[in-house]
Amino acid sequence: MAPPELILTPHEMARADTATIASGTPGLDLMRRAGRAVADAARRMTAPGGRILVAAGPGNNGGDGFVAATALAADGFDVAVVPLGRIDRMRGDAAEAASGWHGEVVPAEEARFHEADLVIDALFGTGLARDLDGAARSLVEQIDAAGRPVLAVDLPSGLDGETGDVRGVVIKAVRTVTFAARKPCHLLMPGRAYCGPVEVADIGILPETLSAVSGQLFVNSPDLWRAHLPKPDLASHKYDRGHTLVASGGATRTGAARLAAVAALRIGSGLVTIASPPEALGVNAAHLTAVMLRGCDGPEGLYHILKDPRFNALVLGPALGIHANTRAMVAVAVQAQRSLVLDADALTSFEDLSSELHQAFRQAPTVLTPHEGEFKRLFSGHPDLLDPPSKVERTRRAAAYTGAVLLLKGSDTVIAAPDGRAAINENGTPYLGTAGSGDTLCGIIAGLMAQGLPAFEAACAGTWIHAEAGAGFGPGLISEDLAGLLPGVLRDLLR
Ligand SMILES: NC(=O)C1=CN([C@@H]2O[C@H](COP(=O)(O)OP(=O)(O)OC[C@H]3O[C@@H](n4cnc5c(N)ncnc54)[C@H](OP(=O)(O)O)[C@@H]3O)[C@@H](O)[C@H]2O)[C@@H](O)CC1
Ligand SMILES: [K+]
Repeated sequence: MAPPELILTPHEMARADTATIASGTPGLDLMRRAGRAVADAARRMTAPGGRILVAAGPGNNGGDGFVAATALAADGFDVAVVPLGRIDRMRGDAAEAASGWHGEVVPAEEARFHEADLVIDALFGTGLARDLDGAARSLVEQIDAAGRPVLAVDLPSGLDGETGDVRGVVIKAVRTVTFAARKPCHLLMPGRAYCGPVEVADIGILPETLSAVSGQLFVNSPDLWRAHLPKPDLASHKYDRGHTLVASGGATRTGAARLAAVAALRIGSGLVTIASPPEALGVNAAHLTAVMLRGCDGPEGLYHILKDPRFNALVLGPALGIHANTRAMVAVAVQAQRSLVLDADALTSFEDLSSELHQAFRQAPTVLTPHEGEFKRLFSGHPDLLDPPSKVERTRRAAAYTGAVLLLKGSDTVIAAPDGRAAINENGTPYLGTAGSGDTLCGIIAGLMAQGLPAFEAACAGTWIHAEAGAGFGPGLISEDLAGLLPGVLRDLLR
């Protein structure tokens, strides 16, 4: 099994770079490997002899550009370098790389990017320190306006490597070659939309060096959690696979709980029961077959049901209503110390999460699944959780603060554990933005926790499996389809 893919921040990457140089690999060697990897990609993107313009910035990203230019010219391409600033002011390895270039140099104001077959963007990489303005901004705008294919070196210039935000302006690339590991901007929105496919080139930084500097941020893929997936054997029976309880809303709001319940069953929870308000029992009964049903009158009813220790995972929130009753049910659930997924109305019912809840979250595995709006409301009293520009950092801080696993939804869903581990999901599909999709996700996560997955792994696996199911279906997807798509995804995972 492959190790989980690490994502390194620009700061961590710089530390890996420094450690590699300190252990004997000259920085110029790293730059040469980086530049050659860019040249390899450019070669695949351009017909022999084609015109390639390399926009080279003042730092090491520019240095990579000069190495690539030199390699491509040697291969017979018609290459020119368009420098930002004076080449004779470049320093260190970048100056060394630039000194190897003896070909055409075109000032930015004379560069005819629209005539290029390929533009290599080597303006700024992980060292971008502030918003682009002046000559740098003009050059980025000039390249973008030309509309020619752009190959980005490390990341599209103008992106903040850590947050994925645009620093003033940004170049839209059709492909990006990055080095040693992907950076957060390659996965977080809006950055991801500017990168095109991202290739990770090995430039000789050892995996143990990357691990040593890693802040425990991962790509959410099966490599991160596959080992935790339950595989039923001949001796196992349904009572070994947990019992998920899903609280239903009132008579006209029962569908969300059923979506969650069926998903929990499909993902493998041995048994699933819907806890229904008395007035909704009839509606629920009319729609349920394999999922069981229990009457549950508010917090007291829930308290009584949870006296049975076999209910080991619980979903609270979908269509439960935004009121004191929901808050009281959450209080009962956390007291009962079962694996818990809180979503939608269970989150919206709280203006702010009280510290008692946090203490309780620390006692049992808990997953909170807000979208950005719910997240802002939930932590409105805590600017320190809302301020960080990085979605990863916000999610991590909220997880550390609440003691729960936080799953901050979006096309770039981030999952963070209180211990600092975090993952960015990348297999999402816009088709998942459909009514009831979040309810299904809650059911999948709770169903995985019912089978013994730890909260972080359940949240990561649930997010990925949910997205994979949606992506496999494509246009026309409605939430009722999702549970039926889970067996196919599971089959592939368990093969
Ligand atoms: N890490 C690795 O393992 C390896 C990394 N490699 C490569 O190095 C890259 C990182 O290099 P880097 O640190 O020199 O930063 P880079 O992105 O070139 O920019 C810094 C320059 O831009 C300037 N500048 C900044 N913001 C600006 C603005 N808004 N507007 C205008 N200017 C601005 C800044 O000026 P200053 O802030 O100092 O005034 C400085 O001159 C990395 O992305 C990868 O391509 C490879 O060679 C192989 C190994
Ligand atoms: K770049």
